[in-house]
Amino acid sequence: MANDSSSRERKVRGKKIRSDREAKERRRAKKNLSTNGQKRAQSQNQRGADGPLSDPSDVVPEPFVSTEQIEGLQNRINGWLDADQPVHLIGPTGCGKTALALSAAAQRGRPVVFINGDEAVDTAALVGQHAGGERYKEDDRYVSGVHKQTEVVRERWVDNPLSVAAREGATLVYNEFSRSNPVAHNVLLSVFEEGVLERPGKRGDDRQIDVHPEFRAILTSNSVEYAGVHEPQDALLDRVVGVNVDFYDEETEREIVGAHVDLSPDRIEQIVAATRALREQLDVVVGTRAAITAAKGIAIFDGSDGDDDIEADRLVDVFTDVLSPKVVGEGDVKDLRNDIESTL
Ligand SMILES: Nc1ncnc2c1ncn2[C@@H]1O[C@H](COP(=O)(O)OP(=O)(O)OP(=O)(O)O)[C@@H](O)[C@H]1O
Repeated sequence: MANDSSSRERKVRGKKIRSDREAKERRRAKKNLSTNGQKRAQSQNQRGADGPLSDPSDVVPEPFVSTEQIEGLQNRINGWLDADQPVHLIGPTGCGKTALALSAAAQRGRPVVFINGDEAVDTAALVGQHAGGERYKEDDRYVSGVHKQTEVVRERWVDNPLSVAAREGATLVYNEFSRSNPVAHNVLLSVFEEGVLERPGKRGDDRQIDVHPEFRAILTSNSVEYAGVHEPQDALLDRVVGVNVDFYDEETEREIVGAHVDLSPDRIEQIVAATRALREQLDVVVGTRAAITAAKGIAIFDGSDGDDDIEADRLVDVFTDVLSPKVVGEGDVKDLRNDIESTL
């Protein structure tokens, strides 16, 4: 298929972001050592110094491909963040929102806090809560012969990711935020508008946190409504700007698949072409993730060193397995397979 593959060497660009794998491993090993130290501290009921904060250089997904199209999106995101506007990345499943959000957050160079949206995420999970009390006894022997002992219980407050991000001026990446119950997001309204974070449940004069001037937020959500997703409240959507992320262009998808799976450029091209054809034809969403998974399957079932065309039957088998979890019953899988066969 297509041009001479030997002349085209595969490149994973993004030198601005991609850091040397060994250096990253060394840094990660060092961080793990310190994180393990923090874990030990946390297990002794002390908070580690940086808790949910990540070093920006550690959050970029590995591998990360950066093409002109991706850089354009990163510039848009960081432009709005520089304008002190929270950004909402909206796009179909598996199109690359999370990777893009993390790479943009890393470019800012500020610590990063990552949260996954979930039905169980409530205000306390975002902001913090009292984590039990610390009991200690006070001895009082001021009067000779009289020994008075008082037991004191001091409530211990633990800040959760949003409070840590607001206080430390981190870039918050809140992935699939619409999976959380919208009520939990009421605290975001004053964070985005007045620059103040209320910590409901926290007593005392430090109930409110003044949000650090470098705090920023990137929210991501899927454009396709499906079970387990809440309609975000308009008041929140009114405080963010939307950057719509659709599937990348063909060249970018090829580079992304090639960065994840060791296959000949011709086979990558064939798999990406098949993915994009199925995306046009099928009712289910066929994302970049599906193309990567299919390529991983081909590398196993067909071996990764051949560069002859992949047999059509093989493509049908692999894409049927990759996409069948998105359809419900046995009969649907047969229909799916027929649709894939007629498309490829
Ligand atoms: N620029 C990139 N470089 C390398 N891999 C990428 C890039 N963008 C996306 N990917 C890969 O594509 C797949 C889908 O990306 P990602 O998880 O970011 O999509 P998503 O839109 O957030 O998906 P979901 O809607 O399921 O959350 C992942 O395997 C990811 O590693």
